[in-house]
Amino acid sequence: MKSEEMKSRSEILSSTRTLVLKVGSTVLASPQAGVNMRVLGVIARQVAWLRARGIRVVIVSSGAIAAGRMKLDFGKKPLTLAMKQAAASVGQSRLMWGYERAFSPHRLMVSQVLLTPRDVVRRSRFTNLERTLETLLALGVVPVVNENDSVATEEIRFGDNDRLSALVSGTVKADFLLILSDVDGLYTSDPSRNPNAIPIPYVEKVTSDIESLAGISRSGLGTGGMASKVLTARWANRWGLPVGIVNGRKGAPVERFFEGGGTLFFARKKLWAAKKVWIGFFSEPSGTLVLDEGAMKAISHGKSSLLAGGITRHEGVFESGEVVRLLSATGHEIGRGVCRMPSSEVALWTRRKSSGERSADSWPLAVHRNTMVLWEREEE
Ligand SMILES: Nc1ncnc2c1ncn2[C@@H]1O[C@H](COP(=O)(O)OP(=O)(O)O)[C@@H](O)[C@H]1O
Ligand SMILES: N[C@@H](CCC(=O)OP(=O)(O)O)C(=O)O
Repeated sequence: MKSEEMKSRSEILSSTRTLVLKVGSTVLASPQAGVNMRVLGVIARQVAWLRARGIRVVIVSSGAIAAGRMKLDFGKKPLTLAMKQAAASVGQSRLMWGYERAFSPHRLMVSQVLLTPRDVVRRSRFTNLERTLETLLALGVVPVVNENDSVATEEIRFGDNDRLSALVSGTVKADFLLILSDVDGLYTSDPSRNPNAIPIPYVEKVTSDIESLAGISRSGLGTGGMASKVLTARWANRWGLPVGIVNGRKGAPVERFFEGGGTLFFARKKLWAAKKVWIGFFSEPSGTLVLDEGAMKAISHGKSSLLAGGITRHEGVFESGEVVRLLSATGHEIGRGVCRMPSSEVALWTRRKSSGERSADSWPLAVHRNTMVLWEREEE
């Protein structure tokens, strides 16, 4: 590895205040006990190592379904949704039992946080989650987050914990996300199928070429495979969060990563504020605003907010304070933002605009600069 690539790892370690550690099912699964206590013991030691450096840690842990499947003797057969939910319910308590036992010798208190997508798409629920996690961290607790699989359905779920770990990182303003898997980072192709696959220690930018290296293949227990980890890294890098992947079953994985193991997906830009991350990546837009040329120029070149006079039309029904997509005249999404007025009022102003009537007063504010995310601009 080049020396500047190594330097970025030590800089990340010395500047990180909050780290999210994502632990995959493949890392924790044990055919006999449901949860591998040796591995959990190593994870507890690694968290204690980080905490001794003043780094706050949030864990996003998979493994509930795999542990429940083993405890209930379900074997490897495909499960119905209800059986998966039942397995998750049994496995989640097994998982937390394991975390309690492994962390208590280090005098570290753990807590359980189970989430569904409904807990994050609305701003009020997202800030509620932000407050809970912040309070737990301030109390010195190590929160252990998982998807609430026993109520999650195929339609309403995060899908995989790689995506969830990025969301949690955005919520707690983490400076680094480290993903523990059963493989030592990204390879030129799936190492479980190709013995000649070469490890890639450093990714400066996730391009489509990088994405194509990670096939859809995954281990028998994991959900998203390497593809969902690379996608997570691409997202997270866009808001300034660097991401690492390292094998969680070998040695002391966190220390090994900072000594040069696994893959680092570097992020050059400054970390966004949690609110911007939520607007850009986790909110569910309730409508769209189509902008004219002048408005596009004003918001993308300067520090201007969007005024109602720059909107040619809107779609959807929304209240004031909801997130909307900002589209160019050709329908290209240029960004997202919180609209300060309901759709009924937007309609009023766009009618005035199209009738050529110029407002005697200045046009009112539609989307404030501070609650707006612009893609091209942010990608620079
Ligand atoms: N290019 C690649 N580099 C590394 N691993 C890959 C690649 N393509 C596919 N994989 C697979 O991704 C798996 C890890 O993802 P997954 O099974 O979802 O684990 P986890 O439980 O850690 O989320 C590896 O075991 C490996 O077989
Ligand atoms: N929430 C699920 C895991 C989902 C998941 O993404 O698994 P993995 O790919 O192993 O991180 C569980 O606890 O079983």
